[in-house]
Amino acid sequence: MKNLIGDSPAMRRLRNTLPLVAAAQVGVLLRGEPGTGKESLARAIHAASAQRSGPFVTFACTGAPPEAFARTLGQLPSGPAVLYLDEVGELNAEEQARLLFAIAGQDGAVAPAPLRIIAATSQDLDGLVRQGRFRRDLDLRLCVVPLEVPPLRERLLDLPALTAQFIAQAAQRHRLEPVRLKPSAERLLRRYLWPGNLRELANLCERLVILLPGTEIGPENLPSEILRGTPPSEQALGIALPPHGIDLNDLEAELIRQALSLSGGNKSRAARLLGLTRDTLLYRLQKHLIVG
Ligand SMILES: Nc1ncnc2c1ncn2[C@@H]1O[C@H](COP(=O)(O)OP(=O)(O)OP(=O)(O)O)[C@@H](O)[C@H]1O
Repeated sequence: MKNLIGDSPAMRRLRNTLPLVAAAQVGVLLRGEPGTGKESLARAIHAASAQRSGPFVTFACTGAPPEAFARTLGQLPSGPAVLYLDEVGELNAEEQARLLFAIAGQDGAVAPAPLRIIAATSQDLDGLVRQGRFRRDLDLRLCVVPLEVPPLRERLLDLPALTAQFIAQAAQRHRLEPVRLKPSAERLLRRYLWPGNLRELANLCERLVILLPGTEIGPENLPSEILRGTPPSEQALGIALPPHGIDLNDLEAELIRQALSLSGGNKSRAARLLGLTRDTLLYRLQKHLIVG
């Protein structure tokens, strides 16, 4: 698990759990927002599992063309392999039936079974089961061990190490001088909520290395959304509308994200912070496609 950076309590917990999960021949469901590192964790589980001598096959369930899933299942080797299903909640009824059949086909297999399935979702799979959009029997098979992959805003302790790694990787990949961050820039990165999680941070680091190699990065070099991302405690209550106006919809989504962050993801508490009922908050989370 050496490439899973992070010393935050959440990451330490995950790192401790991974070897146990990798050793057990059970379905693992990785739950977390997009870009939080679910696929990287799945690869780490593969590397420590009985299937490590076989391939790690990925399938993106979102918007896959018809028959693509059946083809992927049909092309899996008969020997050990891990099949990583990204956004598993997007599989349609036929694909779900095929997957269940593939899993059930292994039931009599000698341990360890050759095929291991690691599924990932940013959706509430239980909710999809309740709505009848995802089969309960499949959910039970996939999700013997659920692992929560925290959003970056809940593991800001890992930000310096992750930033250093992404800068070094980008510098090496593009054969350019790495950038350095001024403390004032580091402070802004810590105050930002990172809706795109690790992927957004990796992209920013790569962009800075490409555009400003060898430079000391200050606030003036950071994108406007990071400059704007001031913490709630520093926002005046009587905000004056700026002359160029605002996007009320974006502002609402932003405040909801901040309330969720402040409440550690607890929706009832987040609703109270916003003066809303929990139901109204749930409705607005859906409206803004926020995964709370
Ligand atoms: N613990 C980690 N340490 C360092 N880099 C990481 C770590 N986890 C993920 N990354 C990097 O962060 C980026 C996003 O990770 P990944 O693709 O695994 O996220 P994801 O949750 O699977 O995203 P999505 O759901 O959008 O597919 C990648 O560039 C990956 O290399």
